[in-house]
Amino acid sequence: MNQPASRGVDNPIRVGVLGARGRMGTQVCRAVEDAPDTRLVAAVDAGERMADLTDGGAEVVVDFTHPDVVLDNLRFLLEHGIHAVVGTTGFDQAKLDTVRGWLGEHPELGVLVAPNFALGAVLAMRFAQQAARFYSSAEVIELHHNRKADAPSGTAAHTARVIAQARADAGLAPGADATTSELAGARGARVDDVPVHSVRLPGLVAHEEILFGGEGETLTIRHDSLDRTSFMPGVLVAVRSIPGRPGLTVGLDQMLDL
Ligand SMILES: NC(=O)C1=CN([C@@H]2O[C@H](COP(=O)(O)OP(=O)(O)OC[C@H]3O[C@@H](n4cnc5c(N)ncnc54)[C@H](OP(=O)(O)O)[C@@H]3O)[C@@H](O)[C@H]2O)C=CC1
Ligand SMILES: O=C(O)C1=N[C@H](C(=O)O)C[C@H](O)C1
Repeated sequence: MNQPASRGVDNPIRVGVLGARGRMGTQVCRAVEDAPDTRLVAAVDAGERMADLTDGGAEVVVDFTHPDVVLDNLRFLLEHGIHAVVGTTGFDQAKLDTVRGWLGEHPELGVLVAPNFALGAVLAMRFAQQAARFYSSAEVIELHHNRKADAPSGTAAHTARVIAQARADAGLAPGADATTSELAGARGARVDDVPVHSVRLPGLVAHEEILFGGEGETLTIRHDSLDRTSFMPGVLVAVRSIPGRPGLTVGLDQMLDL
């Protein structure tokens, strides 16, 4: 019986990158080129030939583009039999359901949508999920560079949803506060009833604080990405894992032994 060829230096995974000239895409191209078991076969940015991905024989494509274009990119990849690792933000439940629907027509393919590839950010979300059932009051503050297109960050939105779900599973109602008068936005945006506050400043990269409050105490979980290299080990884990994970995976935590 034919065994699938094992992947490694002699048989590297052929990887394409979408958003290849962007802040993340340039780092991903470098990481893929530097890893012994992956080979960069196409690097495509806005307005460039998507056909380079198929011409280069990409098996896995990594997408760090823009929330407005990522679904079109994904449809192209699935129609061309390519697995996808997606870091681009903007995925709500409706978009995830759309991807699930497309995958129904391509059951052999895998798509990972990960709000954050940094190990510490993944752990922070997991810790927040664990803490949520003990505290009815929680708020998220995310801080990013001022070139970021979206607010709140995908990570903060995902964190808020995870907290709300864990709280609901534990039968905890969201904590109330006494605010009756408010300048619009002063209490942040609500994601599933969790206030989320966004800071944008030059000099920052990607940072998140999750604050819980209880009787006479607070708990703060903080993660800082100080450099975009922090995302690369997670991206490579995903590139290596996704060909063996058909269907939709949400969150890098699903691929780690946490
Ligand atoms: N999951 C994670 O761990 C992380 C996720 N992100 C997310 O990744 C995304 C990109 O971030 P970042 O790299 O900082 O953004 P950048 O703006 O630096 O890069 C995006 C790149 O994608 C290009 N692009 C736009 N449309 C297309 C398209 N249709 N096909 C191919 N390329 C396209 C852009 O070109 P042009 O500028 O000409 O439009 C740009 O070069 C964001 O959603 C961000 O939130 C970022 C960091 C980590
Ligand atoms: O745009 C960024 O920079 C980042 N985007 C992701 C997000 O919105 O959560 C991940 C990380 O925070 C960096």
